[in-house]
Amino acid sequence: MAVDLRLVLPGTTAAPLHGLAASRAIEAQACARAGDFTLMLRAGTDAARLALARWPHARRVWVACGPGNNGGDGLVMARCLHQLGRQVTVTHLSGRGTVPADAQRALAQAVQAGVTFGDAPAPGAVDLAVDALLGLGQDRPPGEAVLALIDALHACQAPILALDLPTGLAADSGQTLGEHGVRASATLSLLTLKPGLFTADGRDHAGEIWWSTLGATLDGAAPDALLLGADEARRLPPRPHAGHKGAFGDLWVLGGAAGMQGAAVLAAHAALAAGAGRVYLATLADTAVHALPGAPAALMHRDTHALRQPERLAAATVVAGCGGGGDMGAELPAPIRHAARLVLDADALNAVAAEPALATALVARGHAARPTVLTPHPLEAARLLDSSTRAVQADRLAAARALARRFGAVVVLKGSGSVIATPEGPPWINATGNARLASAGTGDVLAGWLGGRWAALGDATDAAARAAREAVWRHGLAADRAGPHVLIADSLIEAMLASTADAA
Ligand SMILES: NC(=O)C1=CN([C@@H]2O[C@H](COP(=O)(O)OP(=O)(O)OC[C@H]3O[C@@H](n4cnc5c(N)ncnc54)[C@H](OP(=O)(O)O)[C@@H]3O)[C@@H](O)[C@H]2O)[C@@H](O)CC1
Ligand SMILES: Nc1ncnc2c1ncn2[C@@H]1O[C@H](COP(=O)(O)OP(=O)(O)O)[C@@H](O)[C@H]1O
Ligand SMILES: [K+]
Repeated sequence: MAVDLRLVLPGTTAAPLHGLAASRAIEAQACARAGDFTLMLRAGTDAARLALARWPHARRVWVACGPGNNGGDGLVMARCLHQLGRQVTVTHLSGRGTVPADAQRALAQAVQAGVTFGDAPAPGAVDLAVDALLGLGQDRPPGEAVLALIDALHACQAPILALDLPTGLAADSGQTLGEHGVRASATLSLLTLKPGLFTADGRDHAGEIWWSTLGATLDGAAPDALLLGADEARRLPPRPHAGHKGAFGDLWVLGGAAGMQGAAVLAAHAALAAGAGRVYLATLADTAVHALPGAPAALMHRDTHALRQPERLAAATVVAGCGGGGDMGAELPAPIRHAARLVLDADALNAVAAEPALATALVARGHAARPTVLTPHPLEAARLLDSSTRAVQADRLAAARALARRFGAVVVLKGSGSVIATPEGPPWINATGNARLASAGTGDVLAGWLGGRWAALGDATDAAARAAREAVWRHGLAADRAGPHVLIADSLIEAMLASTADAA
């Protein structure tokens, strides 16, 4: 069988993500097709292949195996590496119940092959440690014995390769199940790619993400989510040669209360860079736009009164909220009612959360099929859902979907592994981006860029979701390509613009 082992990130095309239930359904179908034990043999063999390719100089390997089939994968891997002359030690943990049949077979073969069984190694005694403790079967926080082995894995002072999932990480949500889980250098996801590897705590626990489909087809269950790939950016149409500024939309940024105009300027600048034809800045403060530091010369300033005119709004893209402060709510009724395209960020979202009349108007906008994109960070999402940041982070996919359905909107739930949800269909998880974006103003850039892309796309099919996916992906790409330190918001716009040169 051809080897089907790939590094997932950076991804060139979208990849399907399957949670626990879908992975189990695919597993059952693949097992029935391939026969007993075949998938475990492939899993362990691919894990050994990855170890040899990724850490070719690792001679001493410790494999920490749990009581279930995840441990079985580890036992097959251990036997393969042992037979290839590596010095392998296995610690095998027993569980409350009996060892499943496949794992028993893997255990018997490892014993027969002469693999060494023993305790966890001393720090510095191995070149590679393998987490085959728990995978899809974890249904509770790791118990004491598992926690002790997690500590031992971290104490090894060697790279850690996790099989299927880092122990302690929930497959569906990327939430850590207990006090702490394995922080792997790399994870080999088996059969399916799990959404939890890519969002919430997932990226910090998984490290580099590899995938083997074990030779199976994944047609047994629909994906729960999709991973954004680079092709998302290429799907946007090129600007027609004879295009003129009127063809790429008028965009209004509404925000920038006293002391916070910088946020509105960033959004407006990003909107221009993303391709909006004309960008107007309607600030809630009196300062003239051109007196604002960093304001591009092409920006036009208007009084917020201009944004109360239905006929003007009927053709406009409005990005509202950036630095809007507490007065934002008073400016929102007209854009919510009339704007052709509406992006609500930051203080606009806070206003909707605080004022039931605005929330009702936004729901009505959704019912009227007027497109909206909401770009909350987890706290803003929690306010909208009358929930807590913790609850939102515990299931980011569900939180984003709940908001999308409630408001009939596209929702970008920001943070590590930004989730892009629509009322129907599977949500997307972004694979680009990192904590270099965790600095003030980067969210304003995202909202502005998204609005600019959307304005230029106009009323094309699915334009809101397409613009959201491209903006989120490119925003993260710019951060992935940046140097090791933070990426300040002004440089982020330039970096996003520069990245369009190679992905147009
Ligand atoms: N079957 C196949 O075709 C394929 C399967 N594959 C592999 O199988 C993995 C799934 O295997 P699985 O279902 O046996 O679950 P697994 O993750 O090993 O854990 C279950 C064991 O752990 C225990 N346990 C659970 N939670 C615990 C906790 N918090 N703290 C302590 N103990 C805990 C639980 O015991 P309990 O104490 O609940 O009786 C049970 O014994 C999957 O991730 C992939 O690696 C691949 O090779 C592809 C083909
Ligand atoms: N650790 C991270 N990984 C990936 N993206 C991140 C991370 N931290 C922040 N970001 C991104 O940076 C942006 C921050 O936006 P936001 O929280 O609204 O900040 P601000 O309002 O100050 O601009 C979001 O797009 C978010 O997804
Ligand atoms: K594991």
